[in-house]
Amino acid sequence: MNAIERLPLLRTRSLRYAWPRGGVMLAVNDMDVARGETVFVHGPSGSGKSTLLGLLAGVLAPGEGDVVVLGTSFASLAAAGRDRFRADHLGYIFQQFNLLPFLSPVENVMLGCAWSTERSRRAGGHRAHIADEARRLLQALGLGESVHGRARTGELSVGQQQRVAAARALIGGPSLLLADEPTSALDKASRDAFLRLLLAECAVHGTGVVFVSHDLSLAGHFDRTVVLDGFPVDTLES
Ligand SMILES: Nc1ncnc2c1ncn2[C@@H]1O[C@H](COP(=O)(O)OP(=O)(O)OP(=O)(O)O)[C@@H](O)[C@H]1O
Repeated sequence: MNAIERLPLLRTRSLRYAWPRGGVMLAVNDMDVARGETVFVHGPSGSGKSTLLGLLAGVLAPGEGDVVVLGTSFASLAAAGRDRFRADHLGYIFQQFNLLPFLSPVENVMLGCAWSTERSRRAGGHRAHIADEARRLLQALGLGESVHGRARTGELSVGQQQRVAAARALIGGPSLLLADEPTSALDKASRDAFLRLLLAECAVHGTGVVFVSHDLSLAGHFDRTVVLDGFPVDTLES
């Protein structure tokens, strides 16, 4: 085991965040996630789940506290360093997927390693090998071969696009996957089936997961549940 493999995956300490003009402040309890651990974060709509993921990804900078991923403190990095670190080590599934609708599913998945040579190397190095890995991931996540090269991802169903978004987040084996309610548009049976495939793929690479959702019925799929209670905390009323 090398030095980076021994480090805890994620640590947060005393996180506080206030949206400009928002009038609310997020106060997040200290949170540790071990390598390969899968954590379900539950909270109602508006409780700050997406905001928390933005902080964990280093996209939002906390007003107080810090996020440390694999021993690297986001506060210690300049913006360009945070971008590079995120590209190398984090996968993110957005609530609305954020796919490029005019590209094929395989091309969308390959974009997951476009900004990281380390990620590209782990996905196979050469473009043809990365495309093979993109197809393997799509298949593993339940998207049939017949649509892999289909010209426009925008023509796929919501459930199919969700699989493309998950494959894009997982290509190149990131250490940490952050997922923002990617299953909210699906019926329960499809949701459970998709989660089983997603978590099985994460287990293959030892990818740790923080998955946020308002749907508590998903909690059983994960190692542990964290409840976002007690925030947002109103700060404007004094
Ligand atoms: N860009 C923004 N500017 C100002 N306030 C924001 C912004 N984004 C979110 N907020 C506020 O932060 C709070 C938490 O929002 P957030 O989207 O993190 O919640 P959520 O739990 O992910 O909600 P949902 O389940 O509906 O997606 C809300 O009060 C929201 O209005």
